[in-house]
Amino acid sequence: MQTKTTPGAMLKAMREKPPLVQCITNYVAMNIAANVLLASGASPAMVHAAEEAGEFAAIASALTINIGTLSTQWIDGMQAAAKAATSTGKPWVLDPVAHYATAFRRNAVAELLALSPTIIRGNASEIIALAGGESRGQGVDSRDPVEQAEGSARWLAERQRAVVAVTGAVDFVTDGERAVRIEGGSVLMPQVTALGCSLTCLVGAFAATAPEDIFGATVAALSTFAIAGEEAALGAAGPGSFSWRFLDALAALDAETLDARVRISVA
Ligand SMILES: Nc1ncnc2c1ncn2[C@@H]1O[C@H](COP(=O)(O)OP(=O)(O)OP(=O)(O)O)[C@@H](O)[C@H]1O
Ligand SMILES: Cc1ncsc1CCO
Ligand SMILES: [Mg+2]
Repeated sequence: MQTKTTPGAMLKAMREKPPLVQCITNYVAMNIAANVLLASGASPAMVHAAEEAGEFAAIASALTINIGTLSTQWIDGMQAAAKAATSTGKPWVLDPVAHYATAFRRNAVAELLALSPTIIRGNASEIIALAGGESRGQGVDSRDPVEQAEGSARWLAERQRAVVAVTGAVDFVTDGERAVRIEGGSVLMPQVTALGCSLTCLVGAFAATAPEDIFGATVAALSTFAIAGEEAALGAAGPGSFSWRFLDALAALDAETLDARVRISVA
């Protein structure tokens, strides 16, 4: 059996056997997230209707749930899918977009957390608020540094028995015991909408590839974004050209380059 111990090895393994990833994401993110998965080497399917979301989760290799553009019907689909993923042993990822903004979102996220996500991925403001802290987030945008969210992430990971990923200038990943920081990316990334949502879907793709190493899979997905983001920023004139260069950089990124350039440190 091939060992999938580095981000590059996991990227290679994903491309050799592209996983089917069910993405329940928001209207803003659907197109870019699907393109991010295709460019990286996974198969996305945006399936959210309550009538089919659970049935689909049973055939997908991983599920991702993002509450960005929420409605009651979507919540029904999310819960059905999360239950089906758990009962069929598939990893699932929660992206609690702006959950602190309204009671509707807070309640939806509390119910989803009770269904035991395998991984939680959010920006610093979202993770601070999930741990009960005072976050300065404005709508979907983070206003807090990642360093400020590290304690919250560790607490949340222990309480939920999940891997928690906090993204921003330097990303942070923990399972409650281990923790790492990942450098890279670009200041242009938060200027392009839904790249965080797309990353959540890619975390699902890596988790499908390495379900035996959820921590490593999460680190690999974030590392892929970090290096492709750096590469895309080199020739970008602004967020517009960064956006298409980023898809090209994801598609062009190979395992060796990823492993040679990634900067991961123990936290
Ligand atoms: N200042 C920055 N410098 C480098 N990379 C960044 C910076 N801010 C964000 N990133 C990168 O952008 C990607 C998306 O993370 P971000 O924290 O912006 O998600 P988000 O706030 O959930 O985004 P969205 O809600 O728009 O989808 C990650 O790969 C992260 O590392
Ligand atoms: C802008 C926006 N609004 C709801 S979801 C979303 C995508 C980034 O989170
Ligand atoms: Mg987000």
